[in-house]
Amino acid sequence: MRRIDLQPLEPFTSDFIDRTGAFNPGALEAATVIIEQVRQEGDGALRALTEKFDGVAIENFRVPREAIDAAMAEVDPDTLEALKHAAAQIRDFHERQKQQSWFFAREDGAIVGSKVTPLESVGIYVPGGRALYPSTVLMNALPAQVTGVERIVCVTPPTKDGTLDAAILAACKIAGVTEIYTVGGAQAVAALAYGTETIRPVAKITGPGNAFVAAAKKLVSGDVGIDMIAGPSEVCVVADETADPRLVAIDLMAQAEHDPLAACYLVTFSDAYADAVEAAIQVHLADSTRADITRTSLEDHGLIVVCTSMDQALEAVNVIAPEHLEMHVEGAMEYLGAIRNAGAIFLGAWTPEAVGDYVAGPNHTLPTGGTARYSSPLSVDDFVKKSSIIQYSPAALKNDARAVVQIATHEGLWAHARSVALRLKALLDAEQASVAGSAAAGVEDGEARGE
Ligand SMILES: NC(=O)c1ccc[n+]([C@@H]2O[C@H](COP(=O)([O-])OP(=O)(O)OC[C@H]3O[C@@H](n4cnc5c(N)ncnc54)[C@H](O)[C@@H]3O)[C@@H](O)[C@H]2O)c1
Ligand SMILES: N[C@H](CO)Cc1c[nH]c[nH+]1
Ligand SMILES: [Zn+2]
Repeated sequence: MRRIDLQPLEPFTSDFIDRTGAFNPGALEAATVIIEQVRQEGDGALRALTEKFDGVAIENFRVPREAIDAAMAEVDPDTLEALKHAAAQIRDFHERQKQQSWFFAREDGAIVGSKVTPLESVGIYVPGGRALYPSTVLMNALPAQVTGVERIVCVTPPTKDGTLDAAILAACKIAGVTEIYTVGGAQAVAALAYGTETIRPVAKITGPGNAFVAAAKKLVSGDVGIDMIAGPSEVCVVADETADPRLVAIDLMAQAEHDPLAACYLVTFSDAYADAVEAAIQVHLADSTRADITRTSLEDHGLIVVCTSMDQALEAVNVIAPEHLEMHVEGAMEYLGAIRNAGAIFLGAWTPEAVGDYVAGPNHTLPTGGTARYSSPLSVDDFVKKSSIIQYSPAALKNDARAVVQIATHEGLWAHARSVALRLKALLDAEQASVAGSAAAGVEDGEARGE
């Protein structure tokens, strides 16, 4: 791994970071061409691109209901049990995130509030190039289901024989996915955004993927909603002398093994400790079933930062803004306040990042490439939209009319001012008429009583 030894008080800047894995110029170019092809040729493009990139010919992208039901019987029972265990904890976590519509009545009778409405349709991208991701089905479909989204469409690349993994289909069934299509990559994102003969477009696309998928989501954003840029995985492990180098090494490798473009960072406090972690990586690599991907990721995109203080380490973390941050240090919780930028924060030696990938409950779809500076983990909020509600009473209009007219006039917006002024005049006229009416009635009453 590349290594930087910081001097005391030397600032860690973004110049130290290589973001080419996350924002890959080649992938952006390729995704642009693919999206255009799908827009022009629809299903024909999906077939051609699936053959080109996944090496299989698919006639019908839609997975029939019978195949989904059959998968429940076909999937290994222990895997099914584990998926159900994970689903229960993910569902529970996301249920707690749910927001209700709310209304507030002001003293002057105005009612203001926020109405929460589930999205009509979402497309969830489930990766499948270099690994299988039934966990990603759960992480994306369950919050959509909890929120009340009616149409939950899953797209995922085919396996080498042109089918889908039974565990993916089982996860779709558990999490209430309503349509499944065997198509992946930038072409699947384009199909969800613009539609084809087979796939109807959706309102929003969520879910992680490789550099091509992340680039495609970025390109279609605006024509369709997207959750975030959730590209090649990242982890930053802050480790002090109390951390076992073998555990730190395996936690770095757990993200490196996702993708040769994954980015892994070790932030530590001595060269000797960094050497121990690097040595442990070599030992683990001998056993790894994914040694090639892992090695490439660590060699090309790995970085070790040797710091002289915890303040400097935390500054580095905030500049890196990693997808996952592991605080493998004594008293990890104490530093939470100083951590500004990280998708998910794992505290202490007993919290390997992998528990967050599968079962802890919080979402594993997380911002990458430094976008944790402004993006949050996928949540139920991604599957709803909000409408503001405003209802004025006559008293509220009288209260606020002067301010509206004043600001609208300053902005040069005549009709804005007039729309309020006319109503105010109508109110005042009605009030005057009523005062005059009461006065006249008073006189009449008096006359009747002979006063
Ligand atoms: N940030 C997160 O929340 C998060 C979560 C899970 C996984 N991930 C990441 O998701 C990614 C999964 O990647 P994957 O590759 O295994 O699956 P994937 O489904 O994202 O990508 C596979 C698809 O990429 C397309 N593709 C491959 N080579 C191409 C090329 N040369 N040109 C154009 N398109 C091409 C193909 O269509 C293929 O179907 C990894 O980077 C992993 O780290 C991120
Ligand atoms: N670590 C991934 C997010 O970067 C999520 C995942 C799914 N399965 C295993 N890991
Ligand atoms: Zn992972």
